[in-house]
Parts: sequence; C-alpha cells; structure tokens
Amino acid sequence: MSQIPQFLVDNLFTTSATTSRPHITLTWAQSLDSKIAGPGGQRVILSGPESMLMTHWMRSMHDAILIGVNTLILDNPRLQANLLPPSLNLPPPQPLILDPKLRFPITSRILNEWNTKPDQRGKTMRQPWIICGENVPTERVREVEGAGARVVLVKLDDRAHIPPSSLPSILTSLGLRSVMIEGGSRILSTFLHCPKRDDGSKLVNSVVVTVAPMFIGEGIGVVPEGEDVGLPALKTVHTEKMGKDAVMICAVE
Ligand SMILES: NC(=O)c1ccc[n+]([C@@H]2O[C@H](COP(=O)([O-])OP(=O)(O)OC[C@H]3O[C@@H](n4cnc5c(N)ncnc54)[C@H](O)[C@@H]3O)[C@@H](O)[C@H]2O)c1
Ligand SMILES: Nc1nc(=O)c(N)c(NC[C@H](O)[C@H](O)[C@H](O)COP(=O)(O)O)[nH]1
Repeated sequence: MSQIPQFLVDNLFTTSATTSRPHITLTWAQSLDSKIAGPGGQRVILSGPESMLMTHWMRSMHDAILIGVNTLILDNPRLQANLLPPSLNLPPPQPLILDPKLRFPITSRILNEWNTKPDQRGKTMRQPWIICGENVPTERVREVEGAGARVVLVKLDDRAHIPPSSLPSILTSLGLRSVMIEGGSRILSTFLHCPKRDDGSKLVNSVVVTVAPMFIGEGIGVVPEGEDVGLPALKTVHTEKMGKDAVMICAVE
C-alpha cells in the first residue's frame, strides 16, 4: 500500500465537509471482546500489517494526533507516520498529549527522539505539545519546557479534566485544522460521552475502528468499566476488509 487507501479519502472527511471547524476523528483498534489492551494496560498488537499501515496513512491525513497521558506512559509511542514511504515527504502530524497534571515523563520516546534527532525535525517528527491545567506549578512547566516539549496551559473542568467540548477551540488557537484521537480508554470515553462542542455543533466527526479477530479476555475495554451507558448512536459510513481485520468508518448520529 504505497498510496493512501482510497476508502479513507472517500469517507473520512465527508462528515465535516461543509464546515470550517476542526475535524475530530476518534480511532482505536479493538478485539472481538471490545478490549484495546491487556491486563494492567499491557500493549497488545491487534492490528495486522495492512490496518497498521492504514492507521499511519490516517495519521498523515490529520494535522495532529492526540493521546491521553496514560497511553504515553504505558505504550511510550512514537506518534509518527513512520510506516509510510519517506520519499513522499509528507508533513508529520503534530503530537498532542492530554495531561491535566503534567505528569509527562521527560524520558518519553517522543521527546527523546525530538532531542536526539534534530535532522529529522519537521521532516518525520514535530515537537511534542502537552496540554495541561493552568494550575500546574510554574517550576514543573519550566522543567518540561526546559527538556524540550511545549506546554499549553488550559482551563480544567470540575473533574480536573481537559473538557472535550473545548478541544476544538484549543486546536484552532494552535493553528490545527484536524485531530486524530487515538485513545486510550478514558480519553475515548470522555469524547464519546460529550456530544457537543462549546459552540453547540457536534463534537466528534468520525469514528474509525479496527476490529481484530481475536479475544483478549482480561484487559482494558474501549471505555472503562461502568462507562458503557449513554454512548452515542453511530451510523456506518464505510466498512473495509484489511488483511485479517475489519475497519469501520462511522459518523456519530
Ligand atoms: N488499541 C488501541 O487502539 C489503543 C490506543 C491507545 C491506547 N490504548 C491503550 O489504552 C490504555 C490507556 O488508557 P487509559 O484509559 O488508562 O488512559 P488514557 O490514555 O485515556 O489517559 C487518561 C488520562 O488522560 C488525562 N485526561 C486529560 N483529559 C482527559 C479527559 N477529558 N478525560 C479523561 N482523561 C483525561 C487524565 O490524566 C487521565 O488519567 C493503554 O493500555 C494503551 O495501551 C490502546
Ligand atoms: N492501530 C492500533 N493498533 C494496535 O494494535 C494498537 N495496539 C494500537 N495502539 C495505539 C497506541 O497509541 C499505541 O501506543 C501506538 O500504536 C504505538 O505506535 P507508535 O509507536 O506511535 O507507532 N493502535
């Protein structure tokens, strides 16, 4: 697959085509028993080579990739589109971490690679941007910025979370027109449970799910236990078989 999958081109951004508001895609890979990771959050490779490559194409189609700080801590991901041919010179997506208390480990791979591969800056990677609460102590902000990341301070909600409804305006203020939210479970849950943006429009434009034909058993669910009520209705826009996996693109009703 040396070219962007046509079904993504045809179906991903159609759900926001008539608006200039930032496009929000929620995406994850799950087992048949609706798990996204193993016991204790252990990473499980669910996607086969074809759907993993598709995920990297999807990363390159968005201005930014967003994850929660637990996923950063547990998976230590790279958040790049490194499976795509470098000869395409595609602009790398902007990594965003939702991290209310600024727990961001300065030893993380995304920051280490940013610091140790200056020749790749802007080519395959961008500086990690960490979105945290405006009440985080200044010394801690200085420490993380001194280590090389950018810290963006925002107002938290009454649960001390970054309010999902305010993400679009945060994106706009950062010059980002689209985001692919990759998880984990808590982040997926709060975005699925929040129907509207601060301006009253629909929050999530597309949901893209890779379903792998396997069972995990004990593990981390798509949403945390007890949060599987009040989830929105989805409408299937497209289903594609990719290797052993099925990929569904849905719109939130
Ligand atoms: N299979 C997949 O596609 C996939 C993708 C990503 C992560 N994962 C798995 O998910 C697990 C981590 O999930 P998790 O739920 O523990 O953590 P998470 O990655 O969802 O991060 C949760 C943290 O994000 C912060 N946060 C900021 N704003 C928030 C908001 N509005 N709502 C909720 N939290 C907010 C809080 O500090 C919270 O503790 C890991 O095991 C990882 O392997 C799987
Ligand atoms: N599409 C997908 N299939 C999987 O089987 C799986 N486990 C994840 N999990 C997403 C999670 O965010 C991981 O942390 C990144 O997939 C790490 O990959 P990178 O180093 O960023 O390329 N995502």
